[in-house]
Amino acid sequence: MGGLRLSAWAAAPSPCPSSATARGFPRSPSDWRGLRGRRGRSRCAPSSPPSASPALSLGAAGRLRVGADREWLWDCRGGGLGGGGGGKKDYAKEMEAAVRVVQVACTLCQRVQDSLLLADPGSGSGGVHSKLDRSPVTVAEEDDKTLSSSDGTALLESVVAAVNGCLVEAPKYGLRSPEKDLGPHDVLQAIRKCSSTGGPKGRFWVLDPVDGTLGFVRGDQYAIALALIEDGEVVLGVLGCPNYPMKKEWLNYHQRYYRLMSKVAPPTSGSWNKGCVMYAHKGCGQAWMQPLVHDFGMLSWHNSREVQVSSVSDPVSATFCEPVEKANSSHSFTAGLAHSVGLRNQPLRVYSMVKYAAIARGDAEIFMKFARAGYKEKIWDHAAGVVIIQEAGGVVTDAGGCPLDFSRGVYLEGLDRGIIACSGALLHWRILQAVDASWNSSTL
Ligand SMILES: Nc1ncnc2c1ncn2[C@@H]1O[C@H](COP(=O)(O)O)[C@@H](OP(=O)(O)O)[C@H]1O
Ligand SMILES: [Mg+2]
Repeated sequence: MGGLRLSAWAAAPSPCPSSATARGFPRSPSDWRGLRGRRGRSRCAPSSPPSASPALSLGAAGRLRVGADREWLWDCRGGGLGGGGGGKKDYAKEMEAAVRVVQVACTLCQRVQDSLLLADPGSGSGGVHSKLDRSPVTVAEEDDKTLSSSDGTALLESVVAAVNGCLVEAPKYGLRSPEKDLGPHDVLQAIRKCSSTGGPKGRFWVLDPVDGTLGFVRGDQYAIALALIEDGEVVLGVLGCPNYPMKKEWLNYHQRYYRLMSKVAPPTSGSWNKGCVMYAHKGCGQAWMQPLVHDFGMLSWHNSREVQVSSVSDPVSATFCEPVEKANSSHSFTAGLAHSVGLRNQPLRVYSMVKYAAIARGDAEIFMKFARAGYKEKIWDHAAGVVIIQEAGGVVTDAGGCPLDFSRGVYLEGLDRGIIACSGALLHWRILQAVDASWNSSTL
């Protein structure tokens, strides 16, 4: 589930070349047009394979900058949207705020998830409701219509209590707590401000408060995804992944431990390092990750470390991720693609945009999503993940090789068949070729 938040001020012109350009990818969708694909589609991908080296490293490398009086995220000098020289905007302030609020949101969601897991799953209690499309929606992502209805009073109370419970701890995230608790009216007002419908002009935040709602209610992976869009371009993205540990090796251990412990004792949110927050801004050529702030901790930028995509370009050693739910992406089509490209590893099926996080930090090499015909992908399900993968050195396009278009409202309009994210250009090219070769005989 997602939403849009329109910020208060108008757009500044986007000054920098896209990170894709800097890595030898097309400057804009129009640079690639003219190449015709099968079935008369406009194709963006080149017809010959790119070199085997992964699409890593920009000249515009940022670096961590930590001041004595105040900690900063980084300084993206020397290129891109660059701060420092040229009087260009560097988005450090926006990024700092975005990471802090995503950290708060992660804490809130962890608490709600813990309470869901404690509730009897068969009883329908614990705050799980049903969206019209029959997917679950939880107290962590209620909309204002539901909350302001007469039936929604109890729900609103629990939302307000959850929000205040987190805001009181705002200082540990480097934020100010409100002087007094928010009331139901304040919370509804805040939710109602999320009314943007996106588009090609202006500046707005895109938020998916709980991406992968099914994973969330099942005690599995989910993400909190926040991105800033300016004049149709994603300029920064933050992905909170409360159940995705800093190290891949901790993942299985964590899941087993968590499931076991939640049966015998109430879970203690954040009592150990089980999640991470990733962030990047366009043109910086770097993406970062920091651990979730746990119960007795404080947010510190010293805990951030840079992440990069995998350098694996041989399909034999590569792993692809896809949605857990067959209804969201055709597993049989991706299995066919995997076979024809020579991928041998089992797919990594993960809920939510955690898949983007996995690619960005090198835990897997490929993400593919092929939704059923007629399904329209929403910008909040991809914006944050796309910029993070790109800045970590990867490539994200539709199945025709064109960049995803965030400028046309709440949907990724014009998307060609599916979404392909890869750690490097060669794997990406191979997948695109395989899609072309098998699309006409597929049932999609
Ligand atoms: N029929 C469908 N086909 C493709 N995607 C769908 C879908 N129904 C829902 N989704 C999207 O897939 C997201 C979950 O991704 P994944 O399947 O990778 O876990 C959902 O996000 P929400 O859970 O935020 O609603 C929703 O936006
Ligand atoms: Mg979503």
